[in-house]
Amino acid sequence: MGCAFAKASSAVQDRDSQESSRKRLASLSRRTSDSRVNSSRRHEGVLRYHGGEVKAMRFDKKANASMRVYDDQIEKRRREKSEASVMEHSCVGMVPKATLGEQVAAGWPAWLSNAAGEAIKGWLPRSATAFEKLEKIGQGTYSNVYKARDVTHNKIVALKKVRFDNLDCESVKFMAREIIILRRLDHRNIIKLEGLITSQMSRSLYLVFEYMEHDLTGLASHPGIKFSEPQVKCYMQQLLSGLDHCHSRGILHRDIKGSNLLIDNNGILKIADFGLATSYDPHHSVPLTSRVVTLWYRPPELLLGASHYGVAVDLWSTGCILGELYSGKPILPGKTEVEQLHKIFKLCGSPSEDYWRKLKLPHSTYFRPPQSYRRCVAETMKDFPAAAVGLLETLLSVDPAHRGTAALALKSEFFTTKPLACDPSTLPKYPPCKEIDAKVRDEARRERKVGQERRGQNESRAIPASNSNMQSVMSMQRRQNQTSSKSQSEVFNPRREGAVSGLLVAPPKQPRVVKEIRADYSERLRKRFSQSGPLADGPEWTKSGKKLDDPQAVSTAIDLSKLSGLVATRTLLSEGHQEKIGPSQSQKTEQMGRFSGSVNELQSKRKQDQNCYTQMVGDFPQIEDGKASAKESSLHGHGHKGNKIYVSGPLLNSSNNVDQMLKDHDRKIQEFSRRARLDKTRAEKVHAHGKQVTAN
Ligand SMILES: Nc1ncnc2c1ncn2[C@@H]1O[C@H](COP(=O)(O)OP(=O)(O)OP(=O)(O)O)[C@@H](O)[C@H]1O
Repeated sequence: MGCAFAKASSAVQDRDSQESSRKRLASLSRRTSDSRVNSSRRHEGVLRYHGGEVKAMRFDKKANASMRVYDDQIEKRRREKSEASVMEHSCVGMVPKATLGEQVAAGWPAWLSNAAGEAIKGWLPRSATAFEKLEKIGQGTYSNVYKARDVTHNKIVALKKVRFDNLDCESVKFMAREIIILRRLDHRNIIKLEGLITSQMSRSLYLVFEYMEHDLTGLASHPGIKFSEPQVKCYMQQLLSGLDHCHSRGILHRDIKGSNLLIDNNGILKIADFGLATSYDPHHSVPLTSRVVTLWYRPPELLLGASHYGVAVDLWSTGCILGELYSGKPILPGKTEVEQLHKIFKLCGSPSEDYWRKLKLPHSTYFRPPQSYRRCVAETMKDFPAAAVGLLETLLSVDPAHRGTAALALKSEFFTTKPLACDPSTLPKYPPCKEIDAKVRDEARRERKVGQERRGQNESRAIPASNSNMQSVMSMQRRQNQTSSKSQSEVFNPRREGAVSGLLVAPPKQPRVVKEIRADYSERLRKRFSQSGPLADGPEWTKSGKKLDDPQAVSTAIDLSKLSGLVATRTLLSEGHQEKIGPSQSQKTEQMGRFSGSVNELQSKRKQDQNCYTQMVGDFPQIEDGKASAKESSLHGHGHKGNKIYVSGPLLNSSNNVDQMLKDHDRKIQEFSRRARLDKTRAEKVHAHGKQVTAN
């Protein structure tokens, strides 16, 4: 009743507000001419950028405080006065309660206003004509990033282009969340969103960012660059300061990695890419998806399926970056979720009984290592400075509760003992070397290798010819040729002179089980999330609504797990307002529809698993005395980017009992399939009996 009343009254309010917005818009043109006459009676508001040109925004005090009048005349005067003040004032929240009508009148496309009104509230779109595109500088999963000149303000910016081919509402909402989060943040170590470019006819949206010359991956992977200790501390300090700001504003980044840490020519580091970020309330925990954070930087609790987590996930990733900056390569480069966990446990020790009891993680039954590992962080990183090891010990705590906070990390000995962090302005100025360069370079090197093998010819011919960054790529190539034989450094040793950093190689994109049918935004998002290994980390719920740790559910779950990336993405897409982890009816229905749990499918899956287990166990590095085997070294190259399909499976402790485990696994699958069949027959009988009773 109350609800019905609320709905009715909100409908009336909507109608009222639409009506009033219509009236306001109708009077807009009248007032624009009136304003010239009565300008003395009106209070001039702040300047804002609009449609690629600076326009004045005025508030008609007399009529309505929220009334906006765009006046070209005033715009010209203002533009002459100061462009700086334009930028200063062109921030969010200046126009309260902008309605859809107002937003459309202000130049926003209706589809965007409809789906993401909150994200654009108080902002005016900028016109593409006010920018001069210079070159492509980056490529994300769902975006292309360009360097461009903002003609109006005569400055270089980065434009992140997001395209919505079918204007899928969920996708737009997802992107809106990134914008809303970016607008909530204001810190010198967080990338600043300066505006949005679109037009009423446009199906795409550009996010305008301040331009950053480098990213940590690009710099660290440059063969000629070696970070000093004060420099590492300087970057870490900035990263932690930015994170502290995010966390204090209730934002979790959930994708901290080198390529998302941008660095400008003044040595300022800024956290970028808030595409996976979410808001959270530490005092009122809601379930969040565990399928976030790039694999190598993903904390154990997320690999184990945690849905209640907090700042500790970002702190784990920060620990991985710190270790990487000292060792010169990723410290935990897993290829699948299973292998990732295995690597974590081998380095950080397997969790205590208390951990399993306390965290009650969904996948613990499957991922609990049969053998326990001793923690050996200090031992493995014995060549790092003691204060760095101290901080690493905290940040890489298996128990998230022991990782502390960004604020605490900033007060740690690492930052108070000499050598202290240097001032960013004293850092060297580097030539451009962005992540895209690194990607092109890796690609070129791979092609070169293949070319050499096939033709025994000069490698330079294998370099793609049409890249805008070709010059820097070529110069890097030349340098790398000189050091190529040394480029595979040992893990966990501090970076050696001339060694190539481990930040060089992007974390593995895992097999795409879900076919890419459409190339639209949501599909690309799906790819982004299906990066995680498909098999072991399947959906937490099966078609019967049973949890994965219910043995009876496993037969279905094994198969359902093929979809894990998709399900996670759906979950994430529905996060637009709030994340949901539980078995939503639609998910369950979809799973039921797609998976009949046929034994044939299970068996072929099992065969695939067997191959993969063998592959995986063969690939597991034996880290002894802080060194990895030659096999692991190869993981740091491009082996993982080959065409092999890796699927995850239960954690294995060593290769000699693999056969036995596979047999057990085989037997279990058969057993579960048999039980599932029996259950089904029983259910059918009960159902038939029920029908008979009803008929009687
Ligand atoms: N403000 C900027 N200045 C310079 N380069 C940038 C800027 N923002 C992004 N880039 C470059 O573009 C790349 C992709 O951007 P971003 O990470 O935001 O996109 P994404 O689609 O979210 O990527 P991903 O799939 O890797 O998460 C970055 O790695 C970076 O090299």
